[in-house]
Amino acid sequence: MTDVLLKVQNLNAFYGRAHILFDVGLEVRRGEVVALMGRNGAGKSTTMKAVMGLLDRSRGEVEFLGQSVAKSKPYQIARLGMGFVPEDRRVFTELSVLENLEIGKQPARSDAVEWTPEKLFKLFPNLGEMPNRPGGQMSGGEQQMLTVSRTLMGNPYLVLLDEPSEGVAPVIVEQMANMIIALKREGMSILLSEQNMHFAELVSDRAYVLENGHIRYQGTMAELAANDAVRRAYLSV
Ligand SMILES: Nc1ncnc2c1ncn2[C@@H]1O[C@H](COP(=O)(O)OP(=O)(O)OP(=O)(O)O)[C@@H](O)[C@H]1O
Repeated sequence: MTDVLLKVQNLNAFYGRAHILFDVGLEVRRGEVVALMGRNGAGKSTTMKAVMGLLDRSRGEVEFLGQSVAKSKPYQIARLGMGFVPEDRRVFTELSVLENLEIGKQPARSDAVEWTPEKLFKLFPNLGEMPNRPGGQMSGGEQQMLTVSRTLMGNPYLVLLDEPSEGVAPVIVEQMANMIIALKREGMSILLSEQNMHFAELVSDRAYVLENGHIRYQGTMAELAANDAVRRAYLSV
């Protein structure tokens, strides 16, 4: 399999007549955790949705596993092995944890980590303690973990994770960071949307910084952490 899992070039996206992304380019290689950073409204979620084929209007090149998916439908992209955890993290509230996981299940893929509920419960012991609880009776953080787990049940090569640390309690933020580190150790590749520098620094290898729909900076996470000027200009730190 190709070493570059995701390659995005000259990606432009629109909501109606509003031009939101301008020639965005980025790459995720096998085994990497890459942070897509920027303030509220910078275009992080829009980039993820455009990559996943969820926007009505976008243009540019999106290659996944060496093949163009710029014109593909979201379900086709998902079938190829791209998982997406959107910001609003919806669980099926009437269904139990195990039933929610079943819904995400896809056949095993060669070269991809194969996930089972048992394996996920090792990663998220909280979920393992409540396999029969309905999704609607879980805390926000638990629902967040369930959404990530459901996506992993599709055995993706790459996961797009939109702001996992947003709006959850600090203790859950820590668990999310540990989860990402554990996933990386398993060999997963992740594109993470994030505005929290501390969180991104804990888990990411490289970073891209967006402002007003333009990529303003790219480098290793360590380089970004050491670059006060870029952080002050484009991030909330
Ligand atoms: N459905 C929509 N219709 C019109 N404009 C939108 C829509 N969704 C987002 N936008 C606009 O697109 C721009 C980028 O938004 P986006 O959600 O991608 O930013 P973000 O970096 O993910 O920030 P956040 O952390 O707030 O989600 C913003 O100016 C936003 O107002």
